[in-house]
Amino acid sequence: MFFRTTTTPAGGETADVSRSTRTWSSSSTGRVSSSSSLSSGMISSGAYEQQEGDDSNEEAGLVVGVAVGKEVKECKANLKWVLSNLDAVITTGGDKMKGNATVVLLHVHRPAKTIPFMGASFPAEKLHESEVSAFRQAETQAMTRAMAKYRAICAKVKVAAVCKVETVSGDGDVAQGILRLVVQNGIRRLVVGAAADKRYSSKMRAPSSRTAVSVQQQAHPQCAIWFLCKGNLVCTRPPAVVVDAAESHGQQAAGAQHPSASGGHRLCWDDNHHHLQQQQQEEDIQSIFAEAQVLRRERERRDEQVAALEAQLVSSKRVIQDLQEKLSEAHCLVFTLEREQEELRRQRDAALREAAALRDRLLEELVELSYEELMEATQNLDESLRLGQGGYGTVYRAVLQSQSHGVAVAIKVLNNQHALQQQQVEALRKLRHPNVVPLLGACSAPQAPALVYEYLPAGSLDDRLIADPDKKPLLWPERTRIAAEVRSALIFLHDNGVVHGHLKPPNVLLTTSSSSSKLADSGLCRLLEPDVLMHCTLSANTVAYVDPEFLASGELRPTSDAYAFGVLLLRLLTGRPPMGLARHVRAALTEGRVADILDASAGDWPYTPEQAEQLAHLALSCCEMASHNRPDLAGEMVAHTLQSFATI
Ligand SMILES: Nc1ncnc2c1ncn2[C@@H]1O[C@H](COP(=O)(O)OP(=O)(O)OP(=O)(O)O)[C@@H](O)[C@H]1O
Repeated sequence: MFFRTTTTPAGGETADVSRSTRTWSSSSTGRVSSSSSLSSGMISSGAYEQQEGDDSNEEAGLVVGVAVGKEVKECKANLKWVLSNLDAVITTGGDKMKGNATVVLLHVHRPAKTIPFMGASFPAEKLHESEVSAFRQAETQAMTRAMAKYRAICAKVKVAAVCKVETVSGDGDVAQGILRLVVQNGIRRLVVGAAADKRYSSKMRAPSSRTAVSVQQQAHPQCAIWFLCKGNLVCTRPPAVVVDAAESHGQQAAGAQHPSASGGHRLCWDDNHHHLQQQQQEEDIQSIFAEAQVLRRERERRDEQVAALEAQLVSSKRVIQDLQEKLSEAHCLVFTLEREQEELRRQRDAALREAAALRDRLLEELVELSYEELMEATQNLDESLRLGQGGYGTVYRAVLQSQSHGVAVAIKVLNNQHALQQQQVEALRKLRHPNVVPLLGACSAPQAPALVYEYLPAGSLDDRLIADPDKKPLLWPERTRIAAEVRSALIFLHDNGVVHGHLKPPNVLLTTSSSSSKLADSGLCRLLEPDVLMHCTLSANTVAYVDPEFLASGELRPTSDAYAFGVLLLRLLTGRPPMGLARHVRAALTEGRVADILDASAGDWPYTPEQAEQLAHLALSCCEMASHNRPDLAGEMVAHTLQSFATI
């Protein structure tokens, strides 16, 4: 049994399924076809008549019409569904598979009403014929490509496919176009999209697009229709039962249907339809099961994660608790230590205050030591207590007892055995300056004349200028500060009518932590006979610091201290031995390479290069042979130069 079209639309060419399964021709030549004589509404059954005895289609195999749009992406899934279920679709309605089935791709071509031109869209009638024709050609080519893709999909599974294209006007109804193609090609099995893919839901049970609904309502009753969406069967419309007129009349008369024409036919359709629905349901159930399994696994994974996080939380809480306990213990400890520290600080301050008071009392009280007291303090001039030996005598470290406390002192036992003049000692005791080692007292016993000084525990400037890996080198800020302190001490002595006369690095003593320096042996020259003085001054360590004018005249003047100060500055600047040092520095100044002679052990020079030159100039002017060329230590120039280093 086969139905075919009995009318061929005028002017519209269609490929003949029975003649060719490879080629197709289209009525779309860029013109809108005016071939359709069908109006909307039910299609005339005259166009869908049975051709008795015509078995040409049976030889060619059975045909399934599939309505496809121009977007291959959209319709691909539906076409694949047809290809997968081809046997079931063909045998629906009781037909047997005879030869290969053919898919007829039904496409309604609706040329665009507006045409893009120069970046804008124009109604076709407004444009020149050549532009419209070019655009229509491109449209046709796009459609040809789409059809080729559909046929390729069919070819992949070895199913023959032909294309039938119906062209409608820009306003034309696509459903009507499909219906015309169905009639023209005698399609009894039609597959149509129920709605756009994006509208698909598993609960969809009826077509929803305007085209699909029109096709459902208006297609010939004998045409079976499958409505698909996104490759899923949504619903079917079974074909109406075919009853010939005579039988129909008879049946009507008998009030019953012809068993072979209707009952068997309907049963077969129902079976197949039922089978397809069952298959779809099974697939749906399987996918629901699969989804449920995925969800179950996901939930298990989440449960595991939650359990792990809970365990982590418990252990974190425990750690926090431990830390809090430790923190509160630490707080207690800090509190206790702070209290202890406060107590110790209080005790230390009290001790310091007491020690300062004691020392002050001692400074006031201690004037004269007896020979016995001297011997007791120095443990009979014990060698182990000896701090050093100079030109004037030997220095011992000693502790003098005052009431319950002992005070550390340095006692210089003089070489010359002459009793010291009490009056002179008293005058020197009054010389109190932060940068002068104070004279605390004396022993005027002729067999051991001695001077008692404050004890400074940090050694002398000389110790720190001699490179010694065990001792920290003096850095530039300390050196410039010491220079300023020595100048200050000398000005003080000069203002009090005292010339030091013996300035050199070993006589610059440092306090603990080198925070300040004090000048030792201050005023000692006054206590000595001139010949002793001259003799002591000329010892090898000292001669480089001695004023040449003093050597000539034997007269000590403040300018002699300025000379020694100049040599001391050169030593601080270069770290080199004093002999011939002035010549060396002068040469460097003349050649503009003062930076090269700076003592590298004092670190990087932190001041300007000009300041290095200024200091070198000052030192050299102090070392002038003629005393009247030396600067006044209390003068503006010296003050200005040394103060410029105090800013860092
Ligand atoms: N008040 C003091 N406190 C601590 N140490 C001192 C004190 N006075 C001197 N000394 C130490 O005793 C050493 C000897 O000092 P002394 O003044 O006798 O010798 P000098 O300074 O080296 O040479 P000169 O006798 O030529 O001045 C010093 O180098 C110093 O280390």
